[in-house]
Amino acid sequence: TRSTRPQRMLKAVQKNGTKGNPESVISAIDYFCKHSEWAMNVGDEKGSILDSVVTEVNPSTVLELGTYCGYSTVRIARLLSPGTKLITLEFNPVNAAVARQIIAYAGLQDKVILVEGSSGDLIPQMKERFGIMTFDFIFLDHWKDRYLPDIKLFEECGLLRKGSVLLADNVICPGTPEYLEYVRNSPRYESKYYPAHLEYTKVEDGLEKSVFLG
Ligand SMILES: Cc1cc(-c2n[nH]c(CCNC(=O)c3cc(-c4ccc(F)cc4)cc(O)c3O)n2)ccn1
Ligand SMILES: [Mg+2]
Repeated sequence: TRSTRPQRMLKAVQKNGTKGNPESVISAIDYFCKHSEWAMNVGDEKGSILDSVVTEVNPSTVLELGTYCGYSTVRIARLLSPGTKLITLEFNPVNAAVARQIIAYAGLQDKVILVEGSSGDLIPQMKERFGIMTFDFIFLDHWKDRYLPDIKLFEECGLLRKGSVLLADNVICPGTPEYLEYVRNSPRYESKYYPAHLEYTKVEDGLEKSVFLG
């Protein structure tokens, strides 16, 4: 059967990237998306904002919702301190298989735990399966209608601590209005909006950073 877009992206990474070099993998994916086929990676503009927040937080425990092809996984993992691992959840097994190969090509496989499944099922398993107490940093980049139920799930499961940072992609496009309303009006979060654009386009989008106040 015809290849998928993520599989074609992987081929582009293997052709244009340098094995073991995360920066070259990031550049190869951005080039593919700008010159061959658009794909829903966080992209270079929002990716730079992601980089700055990860660097500022310097997290010891990290969760990413929505691996897709592993672009943001590579962006985050390349910035983590030695010995720190990130857990990333992907719903689609075909995409997860591509992401594993892209993450490995970047040489970051030892810093990443990729789990296939849905956030609603997996979030309540974090403590028992991965020995997590709380997350220092969470990147929300999965199904947009799951952002709100999942932040409530984080609270209910005791996975947030005073100072936990949640960074959400696509809060304008495709949009997460209920999530935005919640974090911006809840006294338990301090939120800040970072304006940008939908990856590889001129369409307005942005990231919302929310700090849990306990
Ligand atoms: C429930 C659950 C789900 C997951 C899960 N795994 N993988 C994902 C990917 C989700 N991402 C997106 O849908 C997405 C879409 C666009 C977009 C598309 C089309 C347009 F026209 C404009 C914008 C842009 C983006 O930046 C996105 O991130 N979710 C993992 C675990 N549990
Ligand atoms: Mg996104």
